[in-house]
Amino acid sequence: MADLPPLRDVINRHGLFASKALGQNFLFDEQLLDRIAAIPGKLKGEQVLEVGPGPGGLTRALLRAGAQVTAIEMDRRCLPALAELAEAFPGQLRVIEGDATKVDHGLEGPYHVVANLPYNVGTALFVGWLSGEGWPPQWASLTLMFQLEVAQRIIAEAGSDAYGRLAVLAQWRSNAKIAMKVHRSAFTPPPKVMSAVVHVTPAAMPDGVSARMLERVTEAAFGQRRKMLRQSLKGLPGALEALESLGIDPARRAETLSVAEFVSLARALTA
Ligand SMILES: C[S@@+](CC[C@H](N)C(=O)[O-])C[C@H]1O[C@@H](n2cnc3c(N)ncnc32)[C@H](O)[C@@H]1O
Repeated sequence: MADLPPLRDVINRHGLFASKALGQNFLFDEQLLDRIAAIPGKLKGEQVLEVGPGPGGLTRALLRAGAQVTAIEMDRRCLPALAELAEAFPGQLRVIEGDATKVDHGLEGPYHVVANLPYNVGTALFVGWLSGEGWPPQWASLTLMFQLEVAQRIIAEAGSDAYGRLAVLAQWRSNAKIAMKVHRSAFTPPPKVMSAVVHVTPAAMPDGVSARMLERVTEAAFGQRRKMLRQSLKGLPGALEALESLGIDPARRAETLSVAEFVSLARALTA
């Protein structure tokens, strides 16, 4: 196994002071990084897409686990440090410079996605990975660091304050769980809030439901989450009739509907 310098030395040698604009909070604890890299399961010979490798802490953990890593990083300053890693693990690391929300990684499935990203980029990519009619997806699993509050919204159950569009999106055809909570002090610099790693695997897509229709229903329902469904779904043709035929009380509010009830509603409205 390659003998690597401590991450703090890499940062200092390459002048990688954390940029706030790029949402950089680095992880240096190699044991913690190995634990995160173990969440997707055995990675020996598996393809991994890492988004936002930065100085490469999580990247080296993935490489140690034997993964074939494609890493997308938009901060050019990190590229020399990543090139050193590519040299230390010959043939295992491909680095793409660019914005992960725009760049084409060219991977063909199955691949695992692993990322410790700024909150806004992470959520946008997460929604993209879970959306669309094509299912099962090319990815075999998602292992993503989020603010704890966002992680709780992803795994939330009906009836809780955290329950909303993100929970339905994450749960209607995938299994999502919090794999690990990470204390803010684990990061350099420490962010203001706690974090958690969310692990998602695809599940079977329910029959007869269009993803787009499910999105329209949840958008309308949670767009006015304090209102009764008869009000919030009024603008969706056929929705009130569908509620009645499914025996869902139109006086209920969006946050009380289970994921399965949202799926039934979307199915009834899918032509
Ligand atoms: C929170 S840091 C994590 C760095 C490293 N993975 C770690 O765990 O220490 C986020 C990284 O994502 C990169 N990044 C931010 N936005 C990005 C984007 N749109 N596309 C690719 N990388 C991005 C940042 O430059 C930074 O290196």
